[in-house]
Amino acid sequence: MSPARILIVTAVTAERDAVVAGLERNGPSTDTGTGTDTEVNADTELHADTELHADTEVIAAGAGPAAAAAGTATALTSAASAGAPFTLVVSAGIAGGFEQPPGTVVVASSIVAADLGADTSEGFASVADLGFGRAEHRPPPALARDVAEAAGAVYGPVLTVSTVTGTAARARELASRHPGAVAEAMEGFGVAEAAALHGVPALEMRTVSNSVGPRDRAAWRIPQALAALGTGCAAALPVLRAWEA
Ligand SMILES: O=C(O)c1cccc(C(=O)CC[C@H]2O[C@@H](n3cnc4c(=O)[nH]cnc43)[C@H](O)[C@@H]2O)c1
Repeated sequence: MSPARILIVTAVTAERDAVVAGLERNGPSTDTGTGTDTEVNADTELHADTELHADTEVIAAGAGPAAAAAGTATALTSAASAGAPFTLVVSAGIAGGFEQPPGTVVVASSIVAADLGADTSEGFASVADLGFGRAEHRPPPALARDVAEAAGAVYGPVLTVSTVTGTAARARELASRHPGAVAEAMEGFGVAEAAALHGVPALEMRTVSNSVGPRDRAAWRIPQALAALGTGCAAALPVLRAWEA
C-alpha cells in the first residue's frame, strides 16, 4: 500500500507555517510503518519549483474561495503533470466558531457554500436551490470521522463565506439556515470545488480563533488557534497518510 499524497491548503502564510511547524514537530510519530518517512514540503509560492518527492505539501493560496480554488487547482494540475498526483486535499486554517471556544479543532462533515446564491423575498436561495450548481461537498465520512477523532475535534458542517460575519443578526441567520454548523471560514468550498474537478476527495480542518458574531478583532485568539492548527494537523496526518480511496 502506498501512502496518500496530501495537499494541505491554507489561506495565509502564518497558517501554512503553523501547519508545517506542527507536522515537523511531530514528524517521528507520523511514520505509519510503511517504511516511508514523512517529508513536509512547504511551498512558498504556488508556482515555486517544488520537488514533488514529499508525500505532504502545504501551500498558502490566499484568502477567500476564489483564491483557494485557483491555488488548489494549480497545485493539483502541477502535481499530476509531474506524474505524482495528490490523492487527498485538506483545507486548513483558522475559523470563526459557532459556540466553539478559541483553540477548538473542528473537522467538516460537510463543506457548505453559505453565501453563494441569491437573496429573494422568501429568503436566501443557494445555487443548488436555484438549479445551477452545488452548494455543498461531503468529505468521505469514515475518513473525516477518523480524522476528527485523531485530532480530538468537533465534527460538523463548516460554512464557507466570502464576507466574515460581523453582526449577531447575521450569525443567527447562518445558524438557523445551517443547523449544527460548527464554524465559518472563507476557503473550504473553493478548495473542495477544485478537488472535485480533479476527482480528489477534500476535507476541511479548522481551529477556532474567534466567535461568529459581532466584529471584535481584538478578541481574536490567533496564536492559540495557530498552535492548535499545528497540533491538529499533526494528529491527523497518520490517518490521512494511511487512507486509500
Ligand atoms: O493577523 C494575523 O496574524 C493572522 C494570522 C493568521 C491568520 C490571519 C487571518 O486573518 C486569517 C484569515 C482567514 O481566517 C479565516 N477566518 C477566521 N475567522 C473567521 C471568521 O470569523 N469568519 C470567516 N473566516 C474566518 C478565514 O478563512 C480567513 O481566510 C491573520
